[in-house]
Amino acid sequence: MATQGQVITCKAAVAWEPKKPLVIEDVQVAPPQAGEVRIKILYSALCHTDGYTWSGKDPEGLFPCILGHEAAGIVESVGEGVTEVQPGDHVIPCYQAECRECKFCKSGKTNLCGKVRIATGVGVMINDRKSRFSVNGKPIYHFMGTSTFSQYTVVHDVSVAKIDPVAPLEKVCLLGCGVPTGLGAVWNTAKVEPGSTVAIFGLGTVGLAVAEGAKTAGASRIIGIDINSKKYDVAKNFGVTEFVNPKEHEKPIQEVIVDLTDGGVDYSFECIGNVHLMRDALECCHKGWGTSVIVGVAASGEEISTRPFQLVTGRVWKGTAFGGFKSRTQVPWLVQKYMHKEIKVDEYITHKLTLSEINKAFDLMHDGGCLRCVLDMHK
Ligand SMILES: NC(=O)c1ccc[n+]([C@@H]2O[C@H](COP(=O)([O-])OP(=O)(O)OC[C@H]3O[C@@H](n4cnc5c(N)ncnc54)[C@H](O)[C@@H]3O)[C@@H](O)[C@H]2O)c1
Ligand SMILES: N[C@@H](CCC(=O)N[C@@H](CSCO)C(=O)NCC(=O)O)C(=O)O
Ligand SMILES: [Zn+2]
Ligand SMILES: [Zn+2]
Repeated sequence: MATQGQVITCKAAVAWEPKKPLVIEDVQVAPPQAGEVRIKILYSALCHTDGYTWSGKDPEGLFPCILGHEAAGIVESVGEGVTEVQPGDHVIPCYQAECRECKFCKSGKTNLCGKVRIATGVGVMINDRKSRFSVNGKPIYHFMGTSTFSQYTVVHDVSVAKIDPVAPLEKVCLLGCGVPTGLGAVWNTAKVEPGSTVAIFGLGTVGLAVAEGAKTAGASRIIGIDINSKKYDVAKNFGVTEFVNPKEHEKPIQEVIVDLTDGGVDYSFECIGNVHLMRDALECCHKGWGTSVIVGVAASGEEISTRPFQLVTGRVWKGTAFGGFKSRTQVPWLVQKYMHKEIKVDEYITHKLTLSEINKAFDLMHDGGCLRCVLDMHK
């Protein structure tokens, strides 16, 4: 039956309140308006950021909402004026939009885009500032402009990357967030050079992708730091050459790293979201040139601090969103790199569940053995 122009009723996981188990509801998904795309989501993975917003610690977290931002699917229909994708196209929704027209996009200095951010930050679509989701007439907020824990979602056309139809969607869904973020933090934000020393705080998917990026960039030493010592075995496969568990040291972790590396590393990456570790990551960098990149997302109200002397003496503090990748342009390129076996993706998938098992998937996030859990959205 043709669904174009019709409201679609489908299953979605609704977060009615922070920390309360998600509920699989029959959700009404309105047709896409001008400049919008409705996507049948086939696979969606969980990222730590979904758990962060669900916890209630995200200042932009609005409830009830449909979370999810690491996914892949097929375009079901498009609204007026949409030219770059059409029904049947295989796509990855992109929480970081790319309009190619705004001052951010044109600056050549950032991957951030200003076209729809004002709407995606408050859970609505830019056209009419309303949601396309409802349950029995009650509006449900969008999340990050993607809301992929729904069998169908509506996104802005500037937030859709069209990909090779041959790519396996159950795998490349990961290229919607965590893996590109880690790779790009190294390649685009830090621009790690061959021979560099690197420290990575947190060896989840993002930290391991940083390791993979650092290895391909030719780093000579890649030091992984995690409070879970079991992470080392896995991390070696992604390029980590040394492992430090802060719990096994009396000294502050930054001193341990400085001692190990003759004065500090060239680059460090915080991939946890802990403001104290962000400071440690900066302070374990080498005087004069060490650069630290903040990747982890910290809770509402949290602030970073250090002695300004750390910066006066040449250390550089940076941050990255989606690894600095221009989403619509570079996600298809990342898919090709995966297809040519130039980057890992399969190796980050440790669990596969169905949409109805989503609460189990959120529980798994706190299990040290879980990297990414991919949900089959239609099983
Ligand atoms: N900037 C971005 O664009 C972006 C994109 C994706 C994810 N993120 C953020 O990156 C962070 C990591 O995401 P993830 O999915 O890899 O998370 P994850 O939970 O899988 O990984 C975190 C790792 O940190 C370790 N850890 C926790 N506390 C620690 C401590 N005190 N000391 C050392 N290690 C510790 C854990 O054992 C785990 O291995 C999250 O904050 C997420 O929100 C940011
Ligand atoms: N609403 C959050 C913002 C969290 C945040 O920084 N998000 C990252 C992506 S995390 C993906 O897993 C990001 O891209 N930020 C840039 C942006 O949101 O435009 C908060 O306010 O803490
Ligand atoms: Zn994410
Ligand atoms: Zn833009």
